Amino acid sequence: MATSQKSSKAPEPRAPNPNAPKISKAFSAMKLLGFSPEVVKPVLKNLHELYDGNWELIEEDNYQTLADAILESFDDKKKSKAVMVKETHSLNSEDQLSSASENGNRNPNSNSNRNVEGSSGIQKKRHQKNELEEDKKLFHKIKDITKGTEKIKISLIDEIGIDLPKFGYIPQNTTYQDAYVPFTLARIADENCCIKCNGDCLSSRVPCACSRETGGEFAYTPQGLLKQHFLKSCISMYHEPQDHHFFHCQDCPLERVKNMWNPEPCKGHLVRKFIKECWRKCSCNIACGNRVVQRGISCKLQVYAMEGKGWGLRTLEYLPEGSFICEYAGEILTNNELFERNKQIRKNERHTYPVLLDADWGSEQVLKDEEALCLDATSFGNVGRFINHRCFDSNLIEIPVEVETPDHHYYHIAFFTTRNVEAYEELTWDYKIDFADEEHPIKAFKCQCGSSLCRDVRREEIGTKGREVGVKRRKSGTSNFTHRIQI
Ligand SMILES: C[S@@+](CC[C@H](N)C(=O)[O-])C[C@H]1O[C@@H](n2cnc3c(N)ncnc32)[C@H](O)[C@@H]1O
Repeated sequence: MATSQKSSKAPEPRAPNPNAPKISKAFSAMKLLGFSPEVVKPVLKNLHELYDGNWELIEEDNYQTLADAILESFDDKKKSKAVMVKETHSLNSEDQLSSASENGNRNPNSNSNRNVEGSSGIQKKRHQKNELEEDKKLFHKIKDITKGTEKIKISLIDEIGIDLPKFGYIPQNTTYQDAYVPFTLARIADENCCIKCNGDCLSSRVPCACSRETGGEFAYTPQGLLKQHFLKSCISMYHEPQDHHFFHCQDCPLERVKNMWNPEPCKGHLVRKFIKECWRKCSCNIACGNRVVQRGISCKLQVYAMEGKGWGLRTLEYLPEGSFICEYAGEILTNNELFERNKQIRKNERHTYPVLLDADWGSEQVLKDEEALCLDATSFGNVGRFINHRCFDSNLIEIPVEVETPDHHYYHIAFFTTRNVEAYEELTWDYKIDFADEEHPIKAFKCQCGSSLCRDVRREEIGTKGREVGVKRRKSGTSNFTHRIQI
């Protein structure tokens, strides 16, 4: 009776499996490799679960992951069989293993090939699995914050749970509106570039005109690092600014912005050492050793969430002293545009990103507004916007670099390592903040750089050494970041 009741009931119609086309495609791809659907099915099911239904990972590299997982399942079978063989002390284990692999229903033609590919594939698969498990511990992970705009990918990871940065990634500086940044070849005089060079300027017997800015000697080594003596002299300029020169503008754009009707005298702008790179009017090639910054980022970097400092930047590889890291890229603004922007900034805004391009401000009697420029990476910027501040002993230094324009109203800000840096070290830069400037309308952040030479003497807990150095802070000149500008 029960049987007849059961058979009379019409079976419930099954909802179509939305993954059916994907499953069928995976089966077809595996069939070509000689794997039967019976072998593929359990492995595919496992992978689907492991990857939380992410088909992209399964389909990646023309189903390489799936093929590797199938091979791995044979491997597991082999192992368990080998254990059995060992336990029963029977047969030669080699024979037993080869017969176990045959149970895999594999195409004999593809056998040897797949075995060779399989072991590296299995490792890749294991690595992917480990990565996936690691990823589950993260709050955020972005594979490439540059969205493919840089030569290499730059990942972002968050192990502590903070808000993701909101900005548009731009690999190069971009004019916002009024800034006058003419990239015209006509402005580059023939004698200021190398129209007769060929190949790599660094290998020519007599350094070409492009080395004039750095005293007739190129700033870079053939390995693409900054020469030690050039680097040391740049570091010394920042460490002992009182021993170096300051430009004092007659009509300081900064003071003008602070008080248009009654500007105060210029506080001074440090005279900086420039690097001049070969550019388009030069006849050397793009691989020329005097074209480091313009070739872009080449080291492995990662943005990561940090306690107390928001996001930070670290290197994933060892970097020798004098390595180029990245530029500080952002929107090119005039001083007035920056002033207008700053008026909009909410009082509790935590991170500010404008940097003055003031290296040339004292060289002319009156700099027009459209020539007094800064870079703002708040809304649009590159990875440089994530570099945190460290007082005095930071492992990066910013150096002005002339590429497209001979005048120094506009230039690039490039970061280089001040010493050898180990993999996974945070990359830091000294913003030259005067933490004691109580009158400043925008309060400086509470410095958490951790340096024994920290200048932020306002902190409650501070070592004696920090205090001693704190009093040595710079009295004149402007800092890198404009949140130290009184506006
Ligand atoms: C150029 S951004 C650096 C990236 C920033 N941490 C982020 O999350 O986007 C500068 C801001 O980072 C924070 N910061 C940088 N260095 C710091 C430090 N040593 N201590 C505390 N906060 C720091 C401050 O809020 C500062 O305004």
